Amino acid sequence: MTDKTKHSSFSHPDFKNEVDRLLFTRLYIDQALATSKQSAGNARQHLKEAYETLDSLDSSLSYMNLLTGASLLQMNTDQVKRLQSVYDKPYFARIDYQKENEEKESLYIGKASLHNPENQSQIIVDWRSPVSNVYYDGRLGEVEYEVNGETTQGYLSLKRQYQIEKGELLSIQDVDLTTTDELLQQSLAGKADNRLTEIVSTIQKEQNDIIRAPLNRPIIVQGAAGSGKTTIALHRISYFLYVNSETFHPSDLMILAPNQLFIEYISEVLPELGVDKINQTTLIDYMTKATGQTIRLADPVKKLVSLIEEDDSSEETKKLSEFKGSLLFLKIIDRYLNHIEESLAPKTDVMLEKFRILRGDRLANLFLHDYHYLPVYRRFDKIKGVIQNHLRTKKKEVLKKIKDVYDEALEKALYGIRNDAKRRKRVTFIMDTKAQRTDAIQKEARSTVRAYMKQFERKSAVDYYKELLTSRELLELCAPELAREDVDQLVQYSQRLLSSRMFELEDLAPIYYLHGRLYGLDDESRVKNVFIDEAQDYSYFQLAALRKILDTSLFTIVGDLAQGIHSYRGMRDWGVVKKEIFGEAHYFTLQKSYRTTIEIMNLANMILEKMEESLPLVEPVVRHGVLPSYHQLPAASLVQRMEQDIALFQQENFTTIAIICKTPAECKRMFTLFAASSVTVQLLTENEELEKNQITLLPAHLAKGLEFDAVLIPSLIERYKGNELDRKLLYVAMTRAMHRLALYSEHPEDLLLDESAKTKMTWQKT
Ligand SMILES: Nc1ncnc2c1ncn2[C@@H]1O[C@H](COP(=O)(O)OP(=O)(O)OP(=O)(O)O)[C@@H](O)[C@H]1O
Repeated sequence: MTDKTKHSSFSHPDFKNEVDRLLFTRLYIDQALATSKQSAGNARQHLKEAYETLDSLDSSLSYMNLLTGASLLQMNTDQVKRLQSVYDKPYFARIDYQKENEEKESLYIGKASLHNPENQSQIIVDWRSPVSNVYYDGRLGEVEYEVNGETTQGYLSLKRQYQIEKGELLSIQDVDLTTTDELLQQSLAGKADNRLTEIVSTIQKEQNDIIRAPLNRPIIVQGAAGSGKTTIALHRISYFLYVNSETFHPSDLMILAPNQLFIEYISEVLPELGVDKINQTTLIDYMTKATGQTIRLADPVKKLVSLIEEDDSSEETKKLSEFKGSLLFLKIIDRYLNHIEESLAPKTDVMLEKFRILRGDRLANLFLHDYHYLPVYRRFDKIKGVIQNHLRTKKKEVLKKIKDVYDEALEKALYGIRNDAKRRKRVTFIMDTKAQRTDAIQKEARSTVRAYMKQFERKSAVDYYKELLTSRELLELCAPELAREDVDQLVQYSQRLLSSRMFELEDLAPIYYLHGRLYGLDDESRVKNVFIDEAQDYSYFQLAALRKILDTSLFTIVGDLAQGIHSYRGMRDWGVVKKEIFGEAHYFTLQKSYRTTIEIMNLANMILEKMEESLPLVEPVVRHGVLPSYHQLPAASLVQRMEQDIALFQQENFTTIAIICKTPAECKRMFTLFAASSVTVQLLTENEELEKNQITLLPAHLAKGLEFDAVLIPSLIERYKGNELDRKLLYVAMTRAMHRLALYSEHPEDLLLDESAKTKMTWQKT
């Protein structure tokens, strides 16, 4: 906030009233909290004293009434926790809103709601409540919002923002059509912490539309770097749980993030928004756990690096990764599942001695049709139950039949054989045989079901999958689309891979899918609502597998194709995702970047323009900074120059600074060089946390999703070539910077800088 605005806030005609209101609100919270801790009598006394010390209130009587209400407010522990957390900043905005045919109300919007139980009046309105939509969505004048599908109309006469710190009102800003969003500017100009934060007070209209988009349908968001995708996805979670608090528990929700580092990076936002206990994991961890098996995966980073370095195997790797990520492969796996089903379907009759208890074709019919809705192996539990039931009744019938046959024979022998000795012999024989058969049947019946069920082989999804990938015969059967050479190539590739007892990341989703269809998921893995960040790095197969196995349409998918450094897995078009996987999805785009300054974005846009996706240029929100810098200098002097720049950035009080290299190997080289310098850097790997006040050194693929005050991009040995992958890596690296960006190399083309870049940067040749 500029001094000028601050001054104008103090002279704002409502400043004193607003100070009083804040004081009152905090007192109310105090009292409400005290009531929860003390007996009602004590609380009343407390209230009285509190009121006596509060002499600056105008409408004392109504405030007194409200404070009395506070004593009635009994809260549960969660509410207490929430109110304690907003005590220092109970609200951030106010709207004056008049519903049609009702009186005008002043509503104070904050992160938790609070109302007076005596008259139900709202003291603080939750930012997720329906009426708060007016603040985010509406301009002054006629506005409307929806509650439970019904539209409410009204008139918005005031939209006011507050800057409150530690319970003190620092400034007021009335927002109208002409003012820029002062709070937003202020929050963007602030320095980056090394964690993401909540943005409830400055959510923009296009972001609000996404947060509140219909919750019962999937949404797909293509958003520019820094447009707030991650942040919005997290706010949507908070909104979802607020709206569906009765029907959903946080443990029903899952966030899929790219790596552990990223999970750490976003870890504080949800608690800030009052949400705990959400499963935050990576696709690898989730799918491995869901299949319940130990699956060793070859390091996916190595594959990426081999693609970056364009080694000999990269064409084959690309081709097979794309195939394993395709919807064609899903179709093939579906055919394979049909084949497994057919071959597992019961064929033989269930027999008890020589009696047929159940026909095999009847069981097959149940297995293939009636129980088709169940995972394959779960159908066997049903089949077993059916056989057990039949056996119970059929056994009685069989025993009765045996009894009848022998009783009749006995009668014949008793009355038909005259010779005593012969008759005795015959009777004894019949009775012995009857007893033996009855015993044998009883005994056999005890193991009939077990013996019958034993024929159905139980194989894990992993074993089934291996069998498919290494069998020409099965592939020819299930994948008629593949040419013979493709089948051969796949089999040879798989044999090579599997001989090292490893799978690759692209195999995980097919194994998960097979497991889900064969065995089903356990309760813990069966989440109901999924939030996927950096979704451009997913394959179509992975998305479809999640959708089909989880059997839910509650998906929030956010990503940026311009940052799709794993597009070799096949994902290049949200249209396919929408058309083939999430047919009913709402599709949104976000073009504005809230992260970077105009100057940095201008440079990054230059790289974006060169991409094949022909994505629209990113519009930075109006925030100027200094031009990015380029230092052309010999490799030997590079680190020294970077050290000087780091010192300058630190003098400017930038606390989060990153050096982003093209690959992990280049990072290591850089780390060795910095080891000999006075600057301490933290070399980051996937499973580490960002340390505060350290210069972070990390490869571009790992920097995805993160942001820093200042970013330095060197090209020491590894050049960014003009191919698709390198452009994306460089784009990711550039768009991590909030305030400062500096590039270093021996030749400008190593960083894809051409003549036109000279107008967008300060350019220094040493
Ligand atoms: N409405 C807003 N008010 C204040 N800050 C915002 C707003 N929207 C986004 N930001 C800030 O912009 C930055 C970028 O947000 P976020 O990381 O969510 O973007 P993203 O689209 O996920 O970026 P990327 O694609 O690069 O990972 C964050 O610092 C975030 O706090």
